[in-house]
Amino acid sequence: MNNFLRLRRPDDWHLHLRDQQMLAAVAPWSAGLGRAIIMPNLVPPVVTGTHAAEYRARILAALPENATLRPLMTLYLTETTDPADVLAAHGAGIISAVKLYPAGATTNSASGVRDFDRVRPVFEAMAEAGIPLCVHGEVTDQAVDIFDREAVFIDCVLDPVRRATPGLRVVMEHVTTRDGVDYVRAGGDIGATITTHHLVINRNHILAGGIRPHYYCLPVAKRESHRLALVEAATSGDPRFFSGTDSAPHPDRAKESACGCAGCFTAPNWLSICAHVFEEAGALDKLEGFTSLNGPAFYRLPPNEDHIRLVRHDEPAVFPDRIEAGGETVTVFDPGFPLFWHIETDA
Ligand SMILES: NC(=O)N[C@@H](CC(=O)O)C(=O)O
Ligand SMILES: [Zn+2]
Ligand SMILES: [Zn+2]
Repeated sequence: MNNFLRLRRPDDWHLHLRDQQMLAAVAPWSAGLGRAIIMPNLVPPVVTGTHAAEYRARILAALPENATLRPLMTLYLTETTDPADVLAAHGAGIISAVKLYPAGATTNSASGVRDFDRVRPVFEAMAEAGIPLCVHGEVTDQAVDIFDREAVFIDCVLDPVRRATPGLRVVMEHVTTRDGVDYVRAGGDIGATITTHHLVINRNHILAGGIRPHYYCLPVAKRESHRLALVEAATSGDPRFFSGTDSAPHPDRAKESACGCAGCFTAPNWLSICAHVFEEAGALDKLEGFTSLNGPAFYRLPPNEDHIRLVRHDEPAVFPDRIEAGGETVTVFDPGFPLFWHIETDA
């Protein structure tokens, strides 16, 4: 049995680091990554190049001295985003992508897009400059069942936008359905991130035998057949699929509530979980592609030069059940099985 793996240092192509005390608490858990695409859904959101540069400085200040993480910043697309500001921020190397939240789709998305025609000039400028558009792919129409919102988004929003804007490079973030996987495989300038938690939970984890708010995230986990499609895509070696943890910390108080908010905090244990999933699938040889090669290839960046080591021990790795953040606690995602893959530093 394979009990040792050397990987190019992994990146995270979808990460929420938040701000202030939460940033201080969670940043160290992602400090050992190579790069991370930092989500802009702060309150207020990161909408201009200036905001992104300031946020980047706050992240760097929150990281420990020996951190390897280089934050790659994004702008939050609004209906008043100026294409010239996007181009300038990208040209100056401040941002790597723009994030589309349909208004109301997820945590802190109220300033997102309602009328997609109004952002057409931004999409056109991005297509021309090759700037990736990271998409939270769910419709917000109350008439659409929450388990169908990704599939409907593909047909009613994403496909029309891509047809209207040839050359627009799209990342379907946190893809959760077989429909999403199939759509990405159908081709063009499109890739997808897959989260760690969607590789291991289905909707039963949230709803069967009691409601479990720490498994609630958006897009919500779907039925088992969709989870299996995600595992197949992630472990297939197809370069269009890469790791984006969507690690999204919230205070326990906000999740364990009559109206609990969406997001799973996976930064501490995501890589051990991924190794477990790939091992179960007999695909440990594809893990490096998923965590360290496919993402940079999509973003047209070189892979990280240095390496980490994953070692399979007989004793499970120990992660905290929860961490402390500014007087609150944040529960760490529980995969529901022991994690034998331990992450070791430089190899
Ligand atoms: N995924 C989530 O459930 N939550 C994310 C937002 C997002 O990525 O949609 C968050 O910011 O909390
Ligand atoms: Zn999202
Ligand atoms: Zn997210």
